[in-house]
Amino acid sequence: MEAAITITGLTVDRGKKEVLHEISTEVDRGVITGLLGPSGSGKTTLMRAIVGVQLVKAGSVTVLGRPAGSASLRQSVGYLTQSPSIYQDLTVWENVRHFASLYGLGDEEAEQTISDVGLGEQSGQLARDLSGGQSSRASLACALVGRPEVLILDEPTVGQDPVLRDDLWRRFRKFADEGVTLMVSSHVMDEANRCDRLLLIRDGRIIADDTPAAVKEAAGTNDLDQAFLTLVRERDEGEAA
Ligand SMILES: Nc1ncnc2c1ncn2[C@@H]1O[C@H](COP(=O)(O)OP(=O)(O)OP(=O)(O)O)[C@@H](O)[C@H]1O
Repeated sequence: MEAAITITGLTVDRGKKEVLHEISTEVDRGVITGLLGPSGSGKTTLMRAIVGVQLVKAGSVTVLGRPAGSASLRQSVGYLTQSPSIYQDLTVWENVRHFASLYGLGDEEAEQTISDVGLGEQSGQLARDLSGGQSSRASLACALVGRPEVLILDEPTVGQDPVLRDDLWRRFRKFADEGVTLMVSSHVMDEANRCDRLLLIRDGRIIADDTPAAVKEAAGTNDLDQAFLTLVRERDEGEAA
């Protein structure tokens, strides 16, 4: 089957600096890929390129067989950014209902999605009165409500308590089981262990692209945090030599 996302030689400048250097990878459908890497390594930039909102210097990104950012992909790709992207003067319900209507969906889907992200009780609350974690979940509901085939989620569980995080990850797995392709950035290694595959990025380059088990094996440890540190150090030593 054709890959959900194909990235070839992707090079991106931000400001005057090259921040992604000839990245190439392929993501299969129905897979949860964890995007990990230090702050500033290029995770958000890579996600922006997949969604098609990032100016690209060289290379190509194809999503569901079409160039990233194509108008025809608008309904097929959901994107959660790190900063809440909801209307502050609307309630949770009004926000999610608005996004549902863009996809030709009705009240039922909006209500279900609000409940899926655990915001049932805050449905009538203005977005500006939500806590940080609630606000982030409201944005997530807006990204999910259209049931996109590809979900690009930039740190979707930041600020959530462990029970909610677990709940959200169960939902992500359910989506994947239904054939949705998810790319999820995270700094939390126990979340990385829940992915089918990991892309480790460092200084705009992929330093590992494998299952969590294989990444741990390659680094000779059972601990993903430790594996990541080992891979980073090996890389640094390789560059210094
Ligand atoms: N608008 C911008 N102008 C100039 N440089 C930028 C801009 N946005 C990001 N950068 C730089 O691009 C690089 C990659 O940033 P990016 O946001 O992709 O990293 P990240 O891995 O998502 O980081 P974090 O984990 O902190 O969110 C960083 O060096 C950052 O400083």
